[in-house]
Amino acid sequence: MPPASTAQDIPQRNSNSHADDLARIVSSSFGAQEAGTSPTASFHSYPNSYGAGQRPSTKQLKPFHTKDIKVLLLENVNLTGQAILRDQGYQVEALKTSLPEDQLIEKISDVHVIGLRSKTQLTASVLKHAKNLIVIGCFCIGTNQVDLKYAAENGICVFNSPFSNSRSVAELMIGEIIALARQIGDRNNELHRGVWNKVSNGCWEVRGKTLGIVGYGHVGSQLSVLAEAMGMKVIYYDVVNLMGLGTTAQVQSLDELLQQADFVTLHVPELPETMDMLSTHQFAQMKKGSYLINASRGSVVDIPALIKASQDGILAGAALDVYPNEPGGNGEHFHNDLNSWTQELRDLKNVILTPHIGGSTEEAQSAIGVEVAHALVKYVNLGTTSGAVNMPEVTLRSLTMDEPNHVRVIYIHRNVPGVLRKVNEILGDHNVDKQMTDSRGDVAYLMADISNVNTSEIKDLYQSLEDLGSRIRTRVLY
Ligand SMILES: NC(=O)C1=CN([C@@H]2O[C@H](COP(=O)(O)OP(=O)(O)OC[C@H]3O[C@@H](n4cnc5c(N)ncnc54)[C@H](O)[C@@H]3O)[C@@H](O)[C@H]2O)C=CC1
Ligand SMILES: O=C(O)CCC(=O)C(=O)O
Repeated sequence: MPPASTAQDIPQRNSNSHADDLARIVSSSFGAQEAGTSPTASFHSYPNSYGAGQRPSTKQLKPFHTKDIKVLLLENVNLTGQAILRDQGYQVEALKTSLPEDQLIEKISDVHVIGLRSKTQLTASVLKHAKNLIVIGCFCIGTNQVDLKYAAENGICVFNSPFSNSRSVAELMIGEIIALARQIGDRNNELHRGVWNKVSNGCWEVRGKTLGIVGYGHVGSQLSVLAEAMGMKVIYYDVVNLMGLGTTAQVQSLDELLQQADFVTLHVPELPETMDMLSTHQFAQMKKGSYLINASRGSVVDIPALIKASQDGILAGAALDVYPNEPGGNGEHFHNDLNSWTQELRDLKNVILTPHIGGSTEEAQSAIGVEVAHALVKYVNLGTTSGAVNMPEVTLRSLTMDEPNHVRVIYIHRNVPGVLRKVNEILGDHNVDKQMTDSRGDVAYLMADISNVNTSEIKDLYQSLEDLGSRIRTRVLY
């Protein structure tokens, strides 16, 4: 069911408002910074074709009073992102941890925007309580924690940061490859306990060893460049045929990779196909004395099978950054209540356990904060979906102050025949200056800038679109 329309969807201004009411009094001129269609484009580039010195100032579109927009940020979203949202005048509540489901449901019920990282689970049963929610920002790469389909079908757009932390993950992998090869974790723990244990047995250089990368995307390909620079031979396995960087080579199957690699690293998304991708059969394919690193998602490795492979000497070491169940925040314990095998894992030799810190660097978090917050502001203020992970990508050139009686109509609808005709019958009473529509699966997104609209007509326009059977969500920005 689409969410019921909310007061916030409807223009809040009195239909008899004076022209003054249309003045764009917002706390910062985000509209003037609107970028082009690329999610990575600079926000300082000017999007239209006017020459320097001839630019009419960009019109600041508003869905309603910006200060009414409520934003909930969870999991310690970086201050860079918080500042961008606060500068818009939005009401921002930022928490350091994720929330248990009951508290999340309570909090999410009245917010328009939610920001989270990898921990918070936005399932359909949580999202159905989010009556005002228009957009979700994942301040990370992974989006498996959000029910993307449910969100799209209910008019909630989802953004992430597709590569701002890739380098940080790749660098951690390099550190872990060397740390495992030299048993640094165990030596460090021993000396912290006062035990001097100088050994070379089972310790290796990485030069000349084979690294097998599973998932050759942003992280995997960055890692391959760094690993080759250390003299490693790099092979990779991916479901897509990809050109390898440097002298890396793609292999045709996971088994082939496992049989050749001294070090195996996993960089695939969480998908039904990647669930327990490394289990008993796969560990049996690995070279005796090889190493496994998982910084993708906890569901990708069958941990009891890993424990067995380690106890049987197949694995000489492992490094894990992600787990099927992770604590909700710092200071919480990592023990058997979370995952029944936790103690056995903690007892293994040469196993490095880190608390999901692959992307946790100052550089990555600050870049992610900026990127995702900008995407959220552009969506809230302008309706732009460039970079969205669950909606078609739609954008239009900014309106300018030379176009005072324009409104921007956004109509998210079910992708069924005949909708455009009905929408254009409604918009046709005005002059449709520009329009773009695109679909992704069952959901379509239409954006149109129409002129000669009196303020008093906005509510009727909104209501006519809302009354169409195909409607998922209507927004009118003016
Ligand atoms: N530990 C951490 O803090 C972090 C973890 N991650 C995790 O790492 C994952 C990978 O990140 P990126 O490299 O940025 O993603 P990406 O989307 O750029 O690359 C993933 C690659 O995996 C491949 N792939 C998908 N299914 C596969 C399968 N069944 N077998 C083999 N290859 C398959 C894809 O074709 C793609 O090339 C993310 O989805 C996220 O879950 C990402 C960043 C930080
Ligand atoms: O830093 C985080 O909280 C999550 C990192 C991660 O796993 C991702 O970006 O997908």
